[in-house]
Amino acid sequence: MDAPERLAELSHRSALAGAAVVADNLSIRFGQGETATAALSDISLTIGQGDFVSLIGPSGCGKTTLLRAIADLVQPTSGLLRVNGMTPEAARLARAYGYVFQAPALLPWRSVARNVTLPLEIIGMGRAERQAEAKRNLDLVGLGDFAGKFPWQLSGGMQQRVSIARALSFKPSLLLMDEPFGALDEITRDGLNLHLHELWARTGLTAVFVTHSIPEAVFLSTHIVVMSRRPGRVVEVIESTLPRARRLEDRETPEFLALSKRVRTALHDGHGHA
Ligand SMILES: Nc1ncnc2c1ncn2[C@@H]1O[C@H](COP(=O)(O)OP(=O)(O)OP(=O)(O)O)[C@@H](O)[C@H]1O
Repeated sequence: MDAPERLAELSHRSALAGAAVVADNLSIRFGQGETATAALSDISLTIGQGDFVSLIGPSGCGKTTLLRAIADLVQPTSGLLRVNGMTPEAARLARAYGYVFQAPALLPWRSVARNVTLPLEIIGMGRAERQAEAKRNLDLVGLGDFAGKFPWQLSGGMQQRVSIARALSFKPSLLLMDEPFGALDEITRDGLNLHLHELWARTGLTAVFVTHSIPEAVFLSTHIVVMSRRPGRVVEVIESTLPRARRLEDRETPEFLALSKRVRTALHDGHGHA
């Protein structure tokens, strides 16, 4: 089967399966010749609509690269990638996803509400409509009362919630998050994990979440994708056995600990991978 036929088949298959993301033998290499860096190697992965998928693996294994490829910010070197049955470029143009970066990247001179409305302002949406959108999204992240504050008046965790509200601007079906809580203390992170999980459960969004933390991945996810060291491969996709509704106390249960152990073992297996 040649490439266009393969692409057509894959689009058809992902649309039929209702998949949010399908990667098929996806490889990404940066640079050329002897100095080239192979970031991802032969990634095949299906992310279903409504799944919460965490990508976990050693530093430099290509987690961010995979997220950026889904967002059409990095181009595959070989293999295929579909987002909601479309090319990543078409999905980007259709505003199918929202992207949350490691740092909140808010503009300090704009209020919280005006940071959230910025993407809508850029596309020329009317003032009343974008204010209503911002209110809806700030309510969703539990910051409805902070619309008039400035970013510097909020804690780091609240700032990251604002950046999640901003990522929801175009009502995306897919939320891509690159270690959004990595810089925060553990208690704050616990609260945000709980909040994010509730948001996901309430909205039916598909989430792809990069993390280094095993408990965070296990707490949040329906599926945990464990990657090997660079060039990143998928070592194992672990499907969660936890109930959909989650409480922080669940982290002490034997089931949670057993899942954490499975992730840890897969990470160790992946470390031996070349
Ligand atoms: N634009 C680029 N040009 C060249 N090399 C790159 C580029 N982006 C990423 N890389 C390299 O690709 C590899 C994977 O990087 P990536 O940031 O995706 O890993 P990661 O798993 O997200 O790492 P971390 O957990 O440390 O954030 C690294 O070796 C990195 O240096």
